[in-house]
Amino acid sequence: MQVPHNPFKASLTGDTRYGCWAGFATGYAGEILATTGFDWLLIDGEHAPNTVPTILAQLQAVAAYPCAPVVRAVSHDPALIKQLLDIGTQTLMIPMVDTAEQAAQLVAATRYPPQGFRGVGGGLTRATRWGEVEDYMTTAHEELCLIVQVESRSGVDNAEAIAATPGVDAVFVGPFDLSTDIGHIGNPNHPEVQTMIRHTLDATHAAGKAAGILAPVEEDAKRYADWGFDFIAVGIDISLLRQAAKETVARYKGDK
Ligand SMILES: O=C(O)C(=O)C[C@H](O)[C@@H](O)CO
Repeated sequence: MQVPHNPFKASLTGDTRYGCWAGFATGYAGEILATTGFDWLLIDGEHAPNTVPTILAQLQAVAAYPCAPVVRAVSHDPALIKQLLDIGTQTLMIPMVDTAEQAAQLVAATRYPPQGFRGVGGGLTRATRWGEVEDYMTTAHEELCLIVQVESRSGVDNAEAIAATPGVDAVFVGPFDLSTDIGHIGNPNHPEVQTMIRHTLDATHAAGKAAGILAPVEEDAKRYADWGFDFIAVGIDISLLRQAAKETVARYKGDK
C-alpha cells in the first residue's frame, strides 16, 4: 500500500476550492457536510471543542467522500502535531504564525529526522494504516500539506519569508484575528485590513505558494476569488445551522 494521495495538496494549483468550517466536532456532522459538495472542510482544533479522538472520528467519517479534510491545530505544539499526523491528518493548518523561523520549526515538526524531529509511531498509527503503508517514513512528506496562518501585523510583514519557507505549502489569512490584531475588531473589511490581506496574498503567490482565506459573506468570498485566492472557506457549519433555524422560527413566530 502506498501513502494515501492528498487531493487537497494536488488541487492547490487548480481552480478556487470552496470549503466549510466544521465546528460541531463530531464525525456525524462532518460526514453530513462532506456529502454537500464542499471541496474541503476545516476541522477546527483551535476554536471548536475538538480533541485528537474527535478529529480522528471526523477524518474517518469524511474519508469516503470527495471532500478533503484540513485539520487545524490549536497551537504550534510539536507533540500535538505528531498526534494529528499519526491519526492520519495529511493537510494541517497551524494558527498564529508570525515569522519564517516559526514556520521552519513547524515544518521540522512534520518531518522525520534528519529533516525534522517527528517521532516514529510506526504500526501503531492510522497514518501508516497500521503498518500497511510501505515506505511511510520516506514518502509521507510528499502527500503532506502544511498551511500556516498569517493573522497578525507581524505575520503580514513577514508574509513572503513565511510563504517562502521550504515545506510550507500554503498560507491562510485569518481575517478576524488580523483585524483584531491591528485594532479593527470585528471589521475585516476595514481598508487597512483589506490592504494587508491583499499584500499577504500577493506575497504568498510571489513565493510560489497557495493562499487561502475565510470569507463567510458571499460578497467578500467573491472578491477574494477575483483577487486570486486558491482556497476559500465560504461557510461555517454552526452559523449555517443557526441562520436556517432562526429563519424557520421567524416564518412561524415572526421576529419575536
Ligand atoms: O482569524 C480568523 O479569521 C480565523 O483564523 C478564523 C477564525 O479562527 C474562526 O474561528 C472563524 O471565526
